[in-house]
Amino acid sequence: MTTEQHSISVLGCGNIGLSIAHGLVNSGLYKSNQIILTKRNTESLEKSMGSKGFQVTADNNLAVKKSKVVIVCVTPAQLDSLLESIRSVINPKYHVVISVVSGASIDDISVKLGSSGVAIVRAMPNTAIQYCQSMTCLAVRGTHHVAGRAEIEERKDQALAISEKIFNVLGNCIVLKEEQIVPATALCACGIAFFFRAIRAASQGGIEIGFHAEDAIKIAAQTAKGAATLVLEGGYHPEYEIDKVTTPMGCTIAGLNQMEHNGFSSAMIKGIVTSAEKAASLYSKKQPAPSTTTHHHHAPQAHQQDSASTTTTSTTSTANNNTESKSNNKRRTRNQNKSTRNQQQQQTTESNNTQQEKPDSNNNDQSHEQQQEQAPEQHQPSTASSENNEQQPQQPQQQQQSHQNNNSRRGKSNNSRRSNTKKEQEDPNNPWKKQENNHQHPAPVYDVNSVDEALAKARSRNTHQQNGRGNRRGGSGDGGGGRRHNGNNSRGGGGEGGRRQPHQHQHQQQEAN
Ligand SMILES: NC(=O)C1=CN([C@@H]2O[C@H](COP(=O)(O)OP(=O)(O)OC[C@H]3O[C@@H](n4cnc5c(N)ncnc54)[C@H](O)[C@@H]3O)[C@@H](O)[C@H]2O)C=CC1
Ligand SMILES: O=C(O)[C@@H]1CCC=N1
Repeated sequence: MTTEQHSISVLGCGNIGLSIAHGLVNSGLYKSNQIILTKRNTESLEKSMGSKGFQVTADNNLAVKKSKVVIVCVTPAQLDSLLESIRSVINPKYHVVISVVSGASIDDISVKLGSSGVAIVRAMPNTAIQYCQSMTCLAVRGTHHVAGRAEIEERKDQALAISEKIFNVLGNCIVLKEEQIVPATALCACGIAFFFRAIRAASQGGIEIGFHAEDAIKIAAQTAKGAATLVLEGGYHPEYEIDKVTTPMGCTIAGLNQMEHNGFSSAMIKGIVTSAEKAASLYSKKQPAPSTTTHHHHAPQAHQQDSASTTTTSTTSTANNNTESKSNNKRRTRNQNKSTRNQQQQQTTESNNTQQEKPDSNNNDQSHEQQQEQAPEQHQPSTASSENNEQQPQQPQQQQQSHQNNNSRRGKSNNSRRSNTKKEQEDPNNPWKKQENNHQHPAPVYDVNSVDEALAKARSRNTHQQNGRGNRRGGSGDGGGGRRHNGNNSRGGGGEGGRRQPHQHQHQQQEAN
């Protein structure tokens, strides 16, 4: 099992599958003709991706037979039937199966594939993978893994090595124990949505204080990118960086404290914990195509309200889920006291959000599928996750529009966002389309034969980041938001002072792996 030239297949080309497919090409790691994409109804996929050289088929077996690496990107509810359909063509001695499916364990997948000898890697990326900016968490073994035959263990190691090569080129990746993949789902895969929401909220504030919407978004997004860069390249805890911004008696601390009074940190923590609880139960509960109007993708408020029952039932599902849910419960209890005082104000905010974000009556898996696969043309103007992504694969300017369309379809938009979307559709000169393309990746300069070259390039990017970490110093002061932590005990909510310590740097972990 090596990384010599091979084809790779993406089974289930919805949102994340397409993002991965684009990322594989944008990174230069694969050429489009080495990538096989599947979907049950391939009409739209053929038009959009087939025309760019991707191999498109509805035949998962054919895709698996032609590939070495198989990335499974269907929803938890769709997983069993997919695995059952490909089990006869999976060759344990050859294939590497990478699953991004939330909540489905390596054991679950092995059982459905009918073999414990298949090298299965769980990966949890986020949609920034399209521009090779994903944080991807990988796991090949759990804490209680009992080593099998040497041959199988070797296959697992090789599969992990191949996965690391791929996902390091598609952003940054770390290897975790399998139990941490569910929490990683919340922090990393869902997490990108939380930061989108933070950017949107910042831009809404910006509009209220006088910026045009497009300027507000640009300012908010670049500011968020700057904050992330300081944390990643500088290697300091965010609170240390906050101290540098908060001039005594100044306007930053006034704003930060106001946000904390309104439960900013508490809301983020509670959202992440709730997402982790939900992620733990997604496969074991396999919610097939709910017919209600509430759906976790589209109704954050309903999702939060669901969390209590999710917690209760998830603790009875599987051993892994048990552990994860219990630990989530502990964390939640720890945070509960601190968050109580913010709850009332937070509920008011949530209630306002709900009013803004009434779920679309079509927002459920079944109708999503029907929209995608049965009548895609009906949804062109305001869609869509998959179709629009397919149509605008490597053109971030247009893709930004597709995200807006996506938001619009999923009912995530607030009023100002909706009006932008409408404006975009109607106005060919809309400012969103004119935005500078900061994400353009160079044309592929190496193919899969040169995977190490691609990896070296990614590493050099990381090294550059690490080199920027000099000049560390501690700090102290009274920040308005969040308790300082030592890297192991991340808690938020309060406004306590204390000496800041540099957090454990992402790349240090990576080196250790
Ligand atoms: N959307 C995201 O950002 C992330 C999603 N995930 C996980 O990835 C999986 C997919 O999520 P999304 O892309 O959001 O869902 P999606 O619904 O957009 O995509 C699933 C796709 O699989 C296709 N499909 C279903 N059954 C199939 C079959 N038998 N053969 C071929 N194609 C089939 C569907 O037509 C659809 O296009 C989920 O398990 C989710 O938990 C993980 C990380 C991030
Ligand atoms: O929302 C979801 O269930 C999927 C998993 C992580 C991101 N999206």
